Amino acid sequence: MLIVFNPVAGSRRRSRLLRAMALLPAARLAETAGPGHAEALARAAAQAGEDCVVAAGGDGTIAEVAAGLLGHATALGILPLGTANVLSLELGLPHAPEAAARLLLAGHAMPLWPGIARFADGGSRLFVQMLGAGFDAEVVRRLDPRLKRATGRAAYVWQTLATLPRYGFPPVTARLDGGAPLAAGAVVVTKGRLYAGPFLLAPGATPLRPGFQVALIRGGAARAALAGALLPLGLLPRLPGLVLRPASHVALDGAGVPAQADGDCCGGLPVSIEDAAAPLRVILQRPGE
Ligand SMILES: Nc1ncnc2c1ncn2[C@@H]1O[C@H](COP(=O)(O)OP(=O)(O)OP(=O)(O)O)[C@@H](O)[C@H]1O
Repeated sequence: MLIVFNPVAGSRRRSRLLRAMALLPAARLAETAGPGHAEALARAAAQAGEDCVVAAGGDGTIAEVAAGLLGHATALGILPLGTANVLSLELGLPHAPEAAARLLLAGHAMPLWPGIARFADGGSRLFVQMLGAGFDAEVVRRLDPRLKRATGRAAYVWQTLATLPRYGFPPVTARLDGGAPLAAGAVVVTKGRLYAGPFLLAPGATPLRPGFQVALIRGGAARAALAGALLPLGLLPRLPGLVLRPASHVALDGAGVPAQADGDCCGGLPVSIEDAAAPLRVILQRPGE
């Protein structure tokens, strides 16, 4: 077992890492030195035949490790040490480091279907939970990482309020499975039910099956502000102007519209999104536990 630890994820959670590692004496530790390093570490471990690579960080670290494991039999383990930890909440993984470590030893591997986003410059990006285009990506783009580390999720609230009057809400066009273009002010393509933490967005979605739920959100700043108010109440699916549609392939276009994947900036539109060719194996609780 290799643990890939992102030392800048969350609020620098080294003490939580050490609590987990105390129960994993056979595990090796590698620290990331910068963006993209987790993917390289995971790929090298998979090519060397490692049975499990544990992403110790947040959703961005998990996505990088998952990208490195794609096409290999090596299982993905998760030690949630990030800020939002949306995928671990989605999968019902324990938050306490000791419980997470016990799960890594005793859990079982299930298929996890990540999404792949392909951009116009030829680049691609794997995501495990969601890709957002529009306002939420602008919030992520403007977010000061030091503020995020210091205040956690509160930084997103502050940055959302600061971005609302400044973002022009350029239109986004979405084509789902080659259908007619649908217009929106913002779009979230999600693998899972949850968004921005433990908050409901797309009931019925699951990253354990192929396909996406696509949230098309009409309107501008007033609608985005209302979305922000409904989010912590778990009422986002009832936002007026929000439509949820299932899709296997999503094409998004829009001049000057930024995109974010799993909470990290990933360029801008146009982008084409589909499932990875094959699932990963992610370690989960055994049913009934
Ligand atoms: N040593 C490093 N220095 C700076 N950035 C790093 C380093 N190692 C990894 N990163 C980057 O840090 C980014 C943020 O990590 P991650 O998403 O895991 O934490 P988080 O943002 O706190 O958690 P969450 O996404 O759950 O809110 C990753 O996208 C990764 O590319």
